[in-house]
Amino acid sequence: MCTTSEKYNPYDNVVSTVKHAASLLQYDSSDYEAVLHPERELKVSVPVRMDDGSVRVFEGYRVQHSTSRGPAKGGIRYHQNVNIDEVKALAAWMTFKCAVVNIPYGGGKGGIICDPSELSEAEIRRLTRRFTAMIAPIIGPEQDIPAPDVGTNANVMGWIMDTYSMLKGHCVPGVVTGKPLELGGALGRSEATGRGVMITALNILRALHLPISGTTVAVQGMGNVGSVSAKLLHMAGMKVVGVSDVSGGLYCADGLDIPNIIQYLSEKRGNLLKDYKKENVVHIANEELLELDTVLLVPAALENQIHAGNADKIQAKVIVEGANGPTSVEADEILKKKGIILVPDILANAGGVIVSYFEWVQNIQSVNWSEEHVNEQLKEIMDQAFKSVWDISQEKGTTLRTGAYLIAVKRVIDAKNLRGIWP
Ligand SMILES: NC(=O)C1=CN([C@@H]2O[C@H](COP(=O)(O)OP(=O)(O)OC[C@H]3O[C@@H](n4cnc5c(N)ncnc54)[C@H](O)[C@@H]3O)[C@@H](O)[C@H]2O)C=CC1
Ligand SMILES: O=C(O)CCC(=O)C(=O)O
Repeated sequence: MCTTSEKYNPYDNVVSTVKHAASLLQYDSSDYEAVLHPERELKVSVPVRMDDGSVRVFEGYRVQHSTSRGPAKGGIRYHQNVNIDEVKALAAWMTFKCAVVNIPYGGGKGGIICDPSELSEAEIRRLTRRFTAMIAPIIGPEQDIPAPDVGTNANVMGWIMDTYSMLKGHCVPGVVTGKPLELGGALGRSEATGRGVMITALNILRALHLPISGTTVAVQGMGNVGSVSAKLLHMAGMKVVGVSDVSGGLYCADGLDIPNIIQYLSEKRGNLLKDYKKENVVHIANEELLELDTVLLVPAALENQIHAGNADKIQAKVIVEGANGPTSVEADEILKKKGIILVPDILANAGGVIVSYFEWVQNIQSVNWSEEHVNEQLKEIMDQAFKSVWDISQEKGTTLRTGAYLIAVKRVIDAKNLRGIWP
């Protein structure tokens, strides 16, 4: 992760953004103080029998930031840099994401400190099952519903569903979303976050009267969110000139062959862009990718990638945040001064949780939606949320991030206060 200072704390980012919106909304601090603190934080030590017979203990977390508007909802991350402040921030971003797109959830997030690329599939399966058993007392279809995030996928969600169901003694598909289709996963969920990024990119380009066809794009991160974003932006007629993953970036001025790159990455677990070879494709460093002279930049990797140390070098005219928290508060200010338009994470990457909501609705009602229906409903919610954020930002003269938080913070604070503090 790029950091400019030892002190970067993503949860401080959330607190300062929420306080700013709450003060613009003229709430008193007593109205919003509770929203600045996660409702519940669970830390677990997860013992796992490794393939060589040894036992390793992994640290894991599940944080429920808010359940004022509904059950907690949010992904589970497997990454070596997971820490409690990151999970708290990710959980809080979920609260405001669900609020800005107006789906009936609060926010939660989980994580395990581990490097999944160093674990075998069997070790990941044992880690997941034990972790699930340890967080089982606080999750459930009506309490807290996990989903995929960095380093986890549909298979991991399937193991969570199975472990939880075994503990309950019956099948509970609604405990987790992003499952394999065979286990009650929703058609369209695996592409939903990237599809939402594409819908948002088209919306912002149209709002700014910028063309779509041939528009240059750079995408940071080629995992679930980045690769689907790159694919759908490419299919929409844009020219994706740069992509990157943890190993480095690729650049081609005439546009990269995105389907070929995705095919290469999916051929074998562990394939990385640094080993990709094709005529006219140059290898670049991750920092260079972010600084490419493109119309659109989609950071879709991790937090704090655009920070006070590099924000001034960003040349893109528009940023659509596919990742959670890729831009620091300091960087936001610098980008604003440079006139760069940024569509914030809580709006731009909400496609995933929206289709997770559809998955949960299908699971608890035992019905199946077609992919076409899922995609239509997703577009309707994304378009409506974009319009609300665009309109309020225009009306109040704020950035789109502040506009999104004006809507989301009001919904969360009002729900919390309507429920009241008991006793
Ligand atoms: N999976 C989902 O449905 C959702 C994910 N997100 C967010 O999107 C971001 C990406 O998540 P996923 O795609 O699911 O994760 P993933 O694990 O599928 O992919 C992560 C990608 O980022 C790359 N990466 C890591 N460090 C990098 C660096 N320093 N520079 C360039 N690339 C780097 C990895 O190589 C990989 O290609 C995260 O911030 C996540 O919280 C947000 C909404 C939903
Ligand atoms: O699908 C979900 O429930 C949450 C996905 C997620 O973790 C996110 O939006 O950051």
